[in-house]
Amino acid sequence: MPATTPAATPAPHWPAPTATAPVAATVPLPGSKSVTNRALLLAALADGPGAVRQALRSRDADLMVAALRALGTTLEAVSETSAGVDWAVTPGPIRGGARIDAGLAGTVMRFVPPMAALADGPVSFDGDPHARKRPMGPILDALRSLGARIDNDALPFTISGPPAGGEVTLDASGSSQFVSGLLLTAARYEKGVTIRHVGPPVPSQPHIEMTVEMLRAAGVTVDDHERDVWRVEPGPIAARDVTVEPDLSNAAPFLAAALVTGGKVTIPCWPERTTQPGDALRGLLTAMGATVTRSGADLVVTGTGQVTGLDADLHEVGELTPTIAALAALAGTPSRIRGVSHLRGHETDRLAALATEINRLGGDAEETDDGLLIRPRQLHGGVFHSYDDHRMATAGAVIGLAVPGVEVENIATTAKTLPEFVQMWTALLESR
Ligand SMILES: O=C(O)C1=C[C@@H](OP(=O)(O)O)[C@@H](O)[C@H](O)C1
Ligand SMILES: C=C(OP(=O)(O)O)C(=O)O
Repeated sequence: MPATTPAATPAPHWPAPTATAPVAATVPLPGSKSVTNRALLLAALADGPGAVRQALRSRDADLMVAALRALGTTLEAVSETSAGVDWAVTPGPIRGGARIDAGLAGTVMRFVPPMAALADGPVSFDGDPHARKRPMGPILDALRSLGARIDNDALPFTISGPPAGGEVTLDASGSSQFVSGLLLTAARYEKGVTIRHVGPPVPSQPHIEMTVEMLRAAGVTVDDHERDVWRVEPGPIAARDVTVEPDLSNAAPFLAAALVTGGKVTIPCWPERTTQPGDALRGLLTAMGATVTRSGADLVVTGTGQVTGLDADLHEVGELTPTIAALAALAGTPSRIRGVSHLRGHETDRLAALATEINRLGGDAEETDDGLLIRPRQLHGGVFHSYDDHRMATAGAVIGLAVPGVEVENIATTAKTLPEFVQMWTALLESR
């Protein structure tokens, strides 16, 4: 008789806590997903052993670690604290035969294939059911024209090489990660790589700048003087000892709590200068009614409890959209969010998801071609679906601060970039 598997019991929805008083908290944040996954990949491609310190420990980072190990890199966790993991990384010959799980991580599905194409045999990739729907065509076509062989245009696929490199034209309007993914490995291709973007503007430029800066810091020659063209010279990627900055995008829901509750939230170690798009929160939250100051290395955000709507182009900082939309749903004046049509290819179609979930709670959100219109309307409790999207889940938590009875479905999905979210949020609500 075949064994029967009991039906999995879905986890109960998470009752989002409503704030009964202004929050007053200092919230140290774990490392940036974007910096962690770039630093690990560059360390795996480097010319000797290196270190990545205060790296994020989360589902996306774990998937990157597993992918690099499968390709022959040795990663040893030297220490692990609440500030993150210190990894000792020893590159090895890039091994074929691996099967790589990208989960729902854009940084794994777009950054690892260019490295895997250098393996001594074919490498297969797959991911979560929704990952198969995330756009991959432009980067896979680019890898083909650089000399790789790939048997599909989206996940799942198998890639083999090695690509010689050279010049490639692609449309990266769907995701900056197509450019970053190619740039990160390009120096290891015999001819290097020249990428030319043709099409509507590339989103998330700060993330491309993050890639270019990290490559230059590793001694790679990158010419980006011409708009939409990047040239990476072939050569070694220097082994380094890198410390990861706190994840400023993950600061968003915590800082939003200061606005919504009329409280004060302090984030320690906010970098003076950074390529992280989360730095734009300083201006965005100010526009929505916050007072934002620096105190030494801290960023301090205070709110009045009144949220003002805003008209903002979030093209460069799309990953902040769910939090900004949640704030807009609680604002006293209308908001218009523009420039983010590419969010339809994120963890879920974020524009549809945000409009649906805000309206489900009685709100007034309308999807436009490239964003959202959100008008003030009294919200009520109900289930806020997260669509396996960590930032949808935290957007539900932000709305729950002001609206009693909000229940977030699958809060555990926050583990994609912030596994401690529930504990941190609970501590925030207990702070006074
Ligand atoms: O390179 C990166 O680390 C990222 C780039 C951006 O992707 P898109 O350009 O696809 O928006 C961003 O939204 C994502 O969260 C992280
Ligand atoms: C778009 C995001 O993630 P990914 O790296 O999977 O694209 C995000 O974290 O908001």
